[in-house]
Amino acid sequence: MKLIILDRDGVINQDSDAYIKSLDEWIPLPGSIDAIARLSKAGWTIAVATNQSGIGRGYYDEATLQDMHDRLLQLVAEQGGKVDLIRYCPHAPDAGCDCRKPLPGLFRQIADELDHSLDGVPTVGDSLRDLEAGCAVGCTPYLVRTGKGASTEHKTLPAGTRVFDDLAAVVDHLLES
Ligand SMILES: O=P(O)(O)OC[C@@H](O)[C@H]1O[C@@H](OP(=O)(O)O)[C@@H](O)[C@@H](O)[C@@H]1O
Ligand SMILES: [Mg+2]
Ligand SMILES: [Zn+2]
Repeated sequence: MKLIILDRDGVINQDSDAYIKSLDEWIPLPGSIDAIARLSKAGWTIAVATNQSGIGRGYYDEATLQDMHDRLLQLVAEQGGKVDLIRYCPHAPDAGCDCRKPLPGLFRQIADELDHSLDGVPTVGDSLRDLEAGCAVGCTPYLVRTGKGASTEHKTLPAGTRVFDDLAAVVDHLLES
């Protein structure tokens, strides 16, 4: 199984320091839906691992989050692809959970659900914590310059991190190799 684990905000859709609090605020980044569909149609399994502390902070509820994810699934399906699994951390930072990135809990949930090792599985993020979470369980890190990625790029990144302009460029790379 070819598996990829994607961060959501800043990789698939626009991010905001004010959180993505409604379906109207959930706006796909240019080329991201097509990129996911291309990878899916090439036989890849698509998983998403996303922190959604806005729920724990009371900014929006799980039904609203589900509306965003239903929209993501619909848009990818319209391009002939499929998002196979979305796992999110709804907790506020002080909740002490094991699933808020940079902890790898979401990645472990995905590995367990798919019964698949994460060794060398590409993970794509815009924040350092996305990459750290994936690297903690053997993923290969890819940073994109969208969302918070342009500033993340100047931080000390996990060894071996590959940097691309956006998700479409990562997918181009994965499909040509
Ligand atoms: O990038 P992913 O993991 O898909 O989602 C990130 C969001 O949950 C939000 O995460 C928040 O971080 P805190 O949770 O407040 O530390 C902030 O960075 C927001 O700008 C951002 O929209
Ligand atoms: Mg992000
Ligand atoms: Zn959590």
